[in-house]
Amino acid sequence: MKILLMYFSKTGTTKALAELIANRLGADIYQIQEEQAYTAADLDWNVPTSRANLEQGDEASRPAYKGELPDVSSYDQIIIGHPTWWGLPPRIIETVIEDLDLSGKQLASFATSGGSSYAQAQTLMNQILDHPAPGRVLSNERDAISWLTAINF
Ligand SMILES: Cc1cc2nc3c(=O)[nH]c(=O)nc-3n(C[C@H](O)[C@H](O)[C@H](O)COP(=O)(O)O)c2cc1C
Repeated sequence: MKILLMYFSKTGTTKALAELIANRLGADIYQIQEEQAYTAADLDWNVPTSRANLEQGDEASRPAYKGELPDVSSYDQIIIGHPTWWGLPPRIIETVIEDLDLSGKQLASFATSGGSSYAQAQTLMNQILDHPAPGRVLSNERDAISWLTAINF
């Protein structure tokens, strides 16, 4: 099975976990990056009009990614990792998913968070993925690997 782990991370937490998971599973790894870099002010959730807050509040928001997405055609399994922003994946995850052909792939998603569960993110992922994929908030490598193994990754 060939696995691709794609992730988005702004303060390094998701990135660190993604690297541990990819290393353990022997997965290829790809970092999604935004075309227009987020500043610290853009990410300030205390400011109602910060860029991240406006994007998360707008379900039509689709921030552009930088560069080319990987060719997913040769992968059997794809894992998507992201932070939790207002309970949801950052909107750029929706941009990316809409631009990929994930049909026929076994999918899973995970988030890091400051305490929120995956419930709200799961509802959104169920809407935007063309077939169901389990998701979970993960906080360490051990939990990550035991969950991914249990769901056949
Ligand atoms: C704009 C913004 C909104 C956030 N909203 C939530 C939230 O709703 N629930 C939560 O538990 N954490 C929230 N967080 C915290 C992040 O999910 C958490 O710090 C995450 O691990 C960051 O991942 P990263 O370092 O890979 O970017 C938010 C962070 C930002 C920047």
